[in-house]
Amino acid sequence: MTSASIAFPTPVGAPHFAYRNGTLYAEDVAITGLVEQLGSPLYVYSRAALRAAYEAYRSAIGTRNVLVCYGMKANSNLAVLKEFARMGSGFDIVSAGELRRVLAAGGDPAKVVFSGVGKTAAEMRAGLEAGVMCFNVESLPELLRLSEVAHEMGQRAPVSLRVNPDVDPGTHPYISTGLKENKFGIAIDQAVAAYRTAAALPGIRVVGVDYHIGSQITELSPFLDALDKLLDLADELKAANIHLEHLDLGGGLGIRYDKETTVPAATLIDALFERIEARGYGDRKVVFEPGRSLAGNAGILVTRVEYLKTTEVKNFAIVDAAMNDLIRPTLYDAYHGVLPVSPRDEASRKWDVVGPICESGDWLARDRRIALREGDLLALESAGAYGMVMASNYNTRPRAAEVMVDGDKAYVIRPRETVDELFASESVLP
Ligand SMILES: Cc1ncc(COP(=O)(O)O)c(C=O)c1O
Ligand SMILES: N[C@@H](CCCC[NH3+])C(=O)O
Repeated sequence: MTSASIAFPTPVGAPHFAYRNGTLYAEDVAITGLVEQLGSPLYVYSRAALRAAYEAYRSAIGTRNVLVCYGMKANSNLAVLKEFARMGSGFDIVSAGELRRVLAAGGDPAKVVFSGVGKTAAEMRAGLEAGVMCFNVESLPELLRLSEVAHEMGQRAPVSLRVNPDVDPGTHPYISTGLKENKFGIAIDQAVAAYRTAAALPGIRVVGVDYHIGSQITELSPFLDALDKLLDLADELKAANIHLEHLDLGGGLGIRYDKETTVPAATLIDALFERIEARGYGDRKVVFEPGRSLAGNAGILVTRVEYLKTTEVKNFAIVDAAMNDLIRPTLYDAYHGVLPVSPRDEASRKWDVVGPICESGDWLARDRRIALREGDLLALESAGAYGMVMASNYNTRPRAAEVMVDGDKAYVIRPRETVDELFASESVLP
């Protein structure tokens, strides 16, 4: 089936995903064997890849006073969280549900920042009870409500105001968050006034400042432009006698999906610290909230070709994964590499890889040249972040299983949902 003449591509997640003896492996486990046991579609993560991504941050940080708070919305499987908690990571959360997950995975609430534009009073109470490090507050009404909630509990909530620096991150509009027209943060030119309000509230203790300008950012300049604005604000706050213990510079670092060049974590961190130190804030703790750059290239989505269908204008490879399993392609026009799990030494042609869902938007990849037969397995690359977490049950499709590979072992970290489970909480009216 395979021969020496096949040029095996280098997976984006290499060396943790690689071809051996003509077939794709995650670490030391053959993907074919995993699918035999667990079926498809199947999310496969590499524990070593998660560790390597975190280590890239850790070695770049060195002895600097930095807390990495994993942006867990990227991949919140408990096993993934536990891995980050074990390595000392904190967590950036956006809901009480995510807080529950951090606690269940053994994460330290004192290393949690609570982000999000719409925290409810119940979520605020949950955060205060758990003792989170900081609430990143995104509006004045939220600030007032948090003060009330904390005051009622006899506490002062530790707060950073999330400011909106109006910087274009040069990414997809749906994942830009630091532009004036985005719903996030307090406009930076209103921030000093907001801080004065915060400092006077009985249930608030100002501890820091925060921004997050967007996701999948592949250039350095937006990060530096945002930092310059933040440091100008810090100067103004200093003049107003408002002390910042920490600067939270958000997440957003992009990863390679295709051929894009990305900014290494070390380059970003060195460049940011050069400015922070030059402006006299080298003694402040810095918080980062990376999500995608920690998990994105640590996972793949494996799917089986059910049917090959050729038409006058297109060739469709109809697979058993769909937009409900991986929504990024159709939602953001995002590119995910497609690897044949066991490449064939046969004539290739261009295929659109599509799912079984009743929407023309149900596509995973377009115009990919592959030699394919029905029954073949494909791997969608870079699916470790914003993959399974965004999965739905559309078309009453149970969500895929997730497996974590560690060397030559594989652990099912979430079994495939059953259709029975999908009915469990629904009632039929008499
Ligand atoms: C507040 C906040 N922090 C961190 C992240 C993680 O971002 P990324 O996965 O791009 O690193 C996000 C998502 O974009 C976010 O909204
Ligand atoms: N879900 C987005 C990223 C969202 C970032 C959240 N602030 C993606 O897949 O690219």
